[in-house]
Amino acid sequence: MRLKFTKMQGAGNDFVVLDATQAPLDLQPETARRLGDRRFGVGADQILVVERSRTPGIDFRYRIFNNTGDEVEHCGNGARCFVRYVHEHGLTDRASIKVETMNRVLELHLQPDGRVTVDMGEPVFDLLQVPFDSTGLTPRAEGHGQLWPVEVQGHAVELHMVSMGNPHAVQRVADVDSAPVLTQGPLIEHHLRFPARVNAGFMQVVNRGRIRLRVYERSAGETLACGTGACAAVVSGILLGWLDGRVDVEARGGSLTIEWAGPGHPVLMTGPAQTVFEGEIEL
Ligand SMILES: N[C@H](CCC[C@H](N)C(=O)O)C(=O)O
Repeated sequence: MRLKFTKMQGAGNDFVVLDATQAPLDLQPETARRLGDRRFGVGADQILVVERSRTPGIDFRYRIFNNTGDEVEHCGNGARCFVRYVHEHGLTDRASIKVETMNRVLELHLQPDGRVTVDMGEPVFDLLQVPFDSTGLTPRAEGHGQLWPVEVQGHAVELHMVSMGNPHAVQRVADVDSAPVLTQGPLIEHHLRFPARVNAGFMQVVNRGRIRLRVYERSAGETLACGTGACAAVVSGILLGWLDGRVDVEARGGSLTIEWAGPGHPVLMTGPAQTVFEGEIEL
């Protein structure tokens, strides 16, 4: 079977985008893995499927698969690429569109300068899927947030738990370049506290308006940028009293701007989205 695809990237987080607006596409995990494979396929962190929405008032449906084949709830960098995709492929002429994911509705806005702003919805804080009381560990309050001590590699790592639709565990580090992202990241991702696993964020606070961030993503491993991870890190930093309401996030693959006015408000993300090439693959 020959499959047309578009290769895209947002701050270095890369995607294979498939158009399922003309005919349904039942993407199987094995096909998602093949498309995401950097040697035997196209290569991408995630695979995005574009569908028309059947919900009145919603323009599109947006399905997200990690390159390991698991379908997930949200992808921030992918959302920016999504709106560029539907414009470049003539699927809409509206600068602002509504898109539904597995568990959220997003509003995406293509700016005149080509950058994309996404209303990512509100953060959710009920992420603790396993009660901590089983080990007697209790959270430490800081600002308006709670830091949860999780034992990793024999010592307690303080995590702030945030869901942007997908789960994030964020910790503050002194220097992201020397942070144990590749060793500690998978241990946090698979920690028994997180039966659905989790994206592990490592945040260095440069000042109240700027952070550096690395994310060891659930399934995909460390990516060059993570949009929902940037949102989760900024929300955590604001709640814990370390950041102001508008933060530039420096990821290894590029920079995002995240704004949040506090509980009850959505998180707004602005950043780049580019098409790299169009292609066809024989599956
Ligand atoms: N690995 C994530 C999905 C992709 C998120 C990331 N690429 C983004 O830009 O938000 C998860 O399993 O929840």
